[in-house]
Parts: sequence; C-alpha cells; structure tokens
Amino acid sequence: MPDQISNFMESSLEFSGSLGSSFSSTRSRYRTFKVVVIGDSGVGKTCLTHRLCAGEFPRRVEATIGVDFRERLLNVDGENIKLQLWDTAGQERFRKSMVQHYYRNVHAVLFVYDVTCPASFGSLTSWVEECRQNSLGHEVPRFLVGNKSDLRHPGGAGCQVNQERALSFARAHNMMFFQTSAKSPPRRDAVEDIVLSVGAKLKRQRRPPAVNPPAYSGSFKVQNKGKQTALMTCWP
Ligand SMILES: Nc1nc2c(ncn2[C@@H]2O[C@H](COP(=O)(O)OP(=O)(O)OP(=O)(O)O)[C@@H](O)[C@H]2O)c(=O)[nH]1
Repeated sequence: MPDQISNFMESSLEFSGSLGSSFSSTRSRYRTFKVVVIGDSGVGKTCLTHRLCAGEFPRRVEATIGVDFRERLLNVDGENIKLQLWDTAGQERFRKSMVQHYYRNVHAVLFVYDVTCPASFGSLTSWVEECRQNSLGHEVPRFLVGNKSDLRHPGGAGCQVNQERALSFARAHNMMFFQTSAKSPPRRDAVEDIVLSVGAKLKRQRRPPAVNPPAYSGSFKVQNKGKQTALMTCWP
C-alpha cells in the first residue's frame, strides 16, 4: 500500500479519538464506536451505509476503493453515541492491502449479503474466516444484514436466499439478523432498527471506545444524523 494511503488509514483510525475530545469541549460528548461493514462486491454496502447515515438511497454509486467513512450520531437511553461506519471495498483488488486496517480496534461488524444473490450469502463463511484471521474476538458484536429485499419476488425461491437459512446462519454465528432494502421507500423504521440495535449493543459493552492518537487531517466523509428508513426483521 502506498505510504500516503497507509498514513491516511492510520490517521483515520485515530480520528474518532480526536473528534471525541473536540466534542468534549462543547456541551455534547459522544462515545465513538468503529463499525466495519463487509460483504461481497455489489451487495449494497455503500447504499446501505449511506441510507443508515444520510437517510436516503444514493443516486449514483461506484465500487468502493479501500474504504469510505460515514458517521451516525444517536442517543441511546440518554447517552450520546457516534457510530463510525467503515464502508469497505468488496472487490479483492481494492481491499487486499487494507484489510488489517479494517479490523484494527473494531467494535462491531455488519456482514452484508444480497438476498437475491445466493453466492453472496455463500461467501459469508469467508468473511467470518477473514474476521477470525484478523483476530476478531467473539466479544465483538456481529450483525447480519440481508439487503435488496425490494427485489425479492414470490416464486423466485431458487435464486433467492431463504430467510430461514439466513436466520440459522445468524444463530450459529451469534449474529443479530436483519433483512432490509437500502432502496425501499420508508414504510417502517426498520433501517433505524439496525442503527438502534448496534448502538444499544455497543452501549452495553464496556470496551473502551476508539484509540486516541494524533489529530486527524485529510479528507473524511462525515454524514451526521439524518432521516432513516426501510427494513424489517430482527433476531433474537
Ligand atoms: N434494488 C436495490 N438495489 C440496491 C440496493 N442496495 C444497493 N443496490 C444497488 O446495488 C449496486 C451495488 O451497490 P453498492 O452499494 O455500490 O454495493 P457495494 O457492496 O458497496 O459494492 P463494492 O463497493 O464493490 O463493495 C448499485 O447498483 C446499487 O444501486 C437495494 O437495497 N435494492
């Protein structure tokens, strides 16, 4: 990985710490948590994180190169929490030199698959294995998200991921399960359920929030609290 990218990644890892302290000089304090979003290319990680943070489906997306960052502020039972979502690249060529940075100091993982693409569901075992290889402990909360539920259609069972299978995968890997669409118009606050579940789970964790190194400098996509939307199921 080129030095400047490596430096950027290291800096960004520290960003939450430095931003946290700047917040402390104002009236609001936020506990910051790093949440990494992983899954095959094209499953909708960028659209989903955009929806979770900005409340809308992006008009145009391109394959993620390396990582994009988005943030969501929320209040859980009176405590201010900042989720720093790492939208990682699904394509191997855009991620291979950065993988170790994805998993450093991570507080939670969102595994995303496309409900209309069984191959992306089949890949989940590789994503779980990647977490293991990068020393992610079992104490790090994991969430499984089946995206693109708007494309589900009756009779398409063969080319869709069965929800029961997904649920049993989630149970076997101690994950909370959601099925959603980053694209659907707001019907229920289901996308919001993902954010709230992650926030609530992390709030209960007593692990220290992110690291605390030098001030961040560089470009960093930040999108604060916005409207939320779509989704449906949750386990347990
Ligand atoms: N119908 C539908 N399309 C979606 C949804 N989410 C994403 N898409 C589309 O799926 C394609 C891929 O979406 P991305 O968000 O770029 O996928 P990604 O997982 O970030 O891909 P990489 O950056 O390559 O890892 C785009 O054409 C999106 O418009 C969804 O919920 N429903």
